Amino acid sequence: MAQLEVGHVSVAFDGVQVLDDISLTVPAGHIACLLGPSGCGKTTLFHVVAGLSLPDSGSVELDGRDITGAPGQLAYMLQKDLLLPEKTIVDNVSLPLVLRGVPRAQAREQAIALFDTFGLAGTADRWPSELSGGMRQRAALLRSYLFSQDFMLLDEPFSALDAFTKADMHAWFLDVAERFGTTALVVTHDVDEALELADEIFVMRGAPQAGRPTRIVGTERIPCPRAERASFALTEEFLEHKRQVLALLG
Ligand SMILES: Nc1ncnc2c1ncn2[C@@H]1O[C@H](COP(=O)(O)OP(=O)(O)OP(=O)(O)O)[C@@H](O)[C@H]1O
Repeated sequence: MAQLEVGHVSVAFDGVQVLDDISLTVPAGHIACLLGPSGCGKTTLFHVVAGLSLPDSGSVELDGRDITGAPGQLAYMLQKDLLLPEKTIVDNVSLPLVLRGVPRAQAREQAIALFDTFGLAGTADRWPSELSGGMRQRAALLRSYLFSQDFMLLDEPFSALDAFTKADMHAWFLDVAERFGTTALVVTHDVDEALELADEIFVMRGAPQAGRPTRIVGTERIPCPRAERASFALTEEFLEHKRQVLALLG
């Protein structure tokens, strides 16, 4: 488990202020969602948190350790699953361990031990093209998980999936995160998805190209226990949170 702290992050591109003084904390073991409209700067913040780019000011800390601009400190998964088509599922998934110097056979064994939990039983020797979108997403999530069990940063991980698969994946992801005590920050522009997954939702608002830099305008805390999330969307409480979030989004 690891706590993430983003402190006073600002980013401008070519004189356009995109992010203005963004601060947020994801407590250890929580799932947080970063919610905002298209073009507001979610990917820009994702890159800063992942250490792939440096902010103009501000910092990123993992468990109190400054990781600003330092890639490879936490697991991240991009919107597209990006499995390598010429590698089998087990070789794709065990890649982070191999890159870290674990012998290939041992890396495969470690990965395969988690295949059942990640809903991938029987797929080890299949090719990515032979799997459904949901399965590929699970494989990509397992690969991220093997990179770092403590903290996962996910950019719209379920956006390419149909509604049924998405609902299944939400339930499954909550279960896996609970079992492993994973802390996660999930980027999404889908309000319902944020409400179904998050312990807290950070709502971003802004239109940088129109001269309005993006800020975090509010945090919505969702106290619904994970075990009750599957039916949460049918409750009055869900609608009340949704109203609050939509009001924040404007
Ligand atoms: N490298 C760059 N150079 C110049 N401008 C950039 C760069 N990267 C992003 N921007 C601008 O920053 C703003 C935020 O972009 P970003 O991709 O972070 O938004 P987003 O919220 O992730 O959007 P979407 O949900 O559509 O992916 C946009 O106005 C974009 O044009």
